Amino acid sequence: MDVPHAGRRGEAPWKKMSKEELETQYSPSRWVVRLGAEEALRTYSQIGAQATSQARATRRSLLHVPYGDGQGEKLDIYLPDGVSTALPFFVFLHGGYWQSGSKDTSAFMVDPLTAQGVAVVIVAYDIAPVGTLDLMTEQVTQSLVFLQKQYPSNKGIYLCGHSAGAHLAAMMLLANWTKHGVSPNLRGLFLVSGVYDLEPILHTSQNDLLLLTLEDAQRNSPQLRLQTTPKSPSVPALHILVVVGQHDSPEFQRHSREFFQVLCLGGWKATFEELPDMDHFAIIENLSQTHYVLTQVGLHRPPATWQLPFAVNPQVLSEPLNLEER
Ligand SMILES: N[C@@H](CC(=O)c1ccccc1NC=O)C(=O)O
Repeated sequence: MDVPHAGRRGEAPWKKMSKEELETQYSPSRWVVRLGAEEALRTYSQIGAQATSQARATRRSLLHVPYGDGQGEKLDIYLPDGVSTALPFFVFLHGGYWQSGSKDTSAFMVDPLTAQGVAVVIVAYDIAPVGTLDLMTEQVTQSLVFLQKQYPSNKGIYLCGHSAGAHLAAMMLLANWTKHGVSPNLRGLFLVSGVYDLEPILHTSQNDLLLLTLEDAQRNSPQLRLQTTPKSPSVPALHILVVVGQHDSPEFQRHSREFFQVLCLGGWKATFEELPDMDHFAIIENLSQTHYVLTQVGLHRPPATWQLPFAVNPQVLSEPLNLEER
């Protein structure tokens, strides 16, 4: 694929890494400082499972709602008190390198967000080896179309993805909504510790199950696609928040920083923040807490007054863009 250059050229740092170093960089649990790697993963699953059973026991919910014909095409809706459906919808895509994770252990944010009058939707998609990345992207597209059709008076759809889920969320910037006959009322994208260029993944054990070819990786890389098909942002009201943890690996931090830069160059309204003290898992676990910067983003306010608590960090914008030469 011939790629025009955006910003400064340079070889991507991962290309100089040994196989071992690359494996470490792309193993988020190894960068957790508060716990050992295995315990960090175990704690993450436990907190997710606990938050989900609490949400199902205490909130009005619609579980396993089909958004398509496929077996895995289901979503869970958790509603705040009251009868109105003219609500903001916070839609969550779980992570797990497109091969693990489930909607049934990912309802971290239901309690604090429904208390603020926000509906929460947790979307399932067919993880590998059942699903390919192309299928997962199509499924997420379909889930948003379904929600828009089901709740046409919604006060905004705020799509949040974690890690591999942030990748799928970012792919929505390239979706062809006209093909689906409806454009979801997308107002916010929360991209948390995501992967936006899939080529390095080809050289890690994560690809053992995904079996991505270079072509698959390029077609499914939102960073590359947004660089190569520059078009003006199709959703003017959309604000994109790119966040990464202080204790995410340097490679994960690079993905977020560079993707943010590509978004800015493409004219999208975007904000970047590195969250202090957060690692790849705490950054989502804390969504179960009321007093956490990402939980306090204020979706319950009317969209006209909806504000991100963050300011654009000018330092990130002035850092040289080190997009690789292909
Ligand atoms: N095997 C991975 C697990 C992992 O990356 C992960 C686990 C749960 C939720 C998100 C994850 N990362 C990316 O999707 C690790 O070493 O941390």
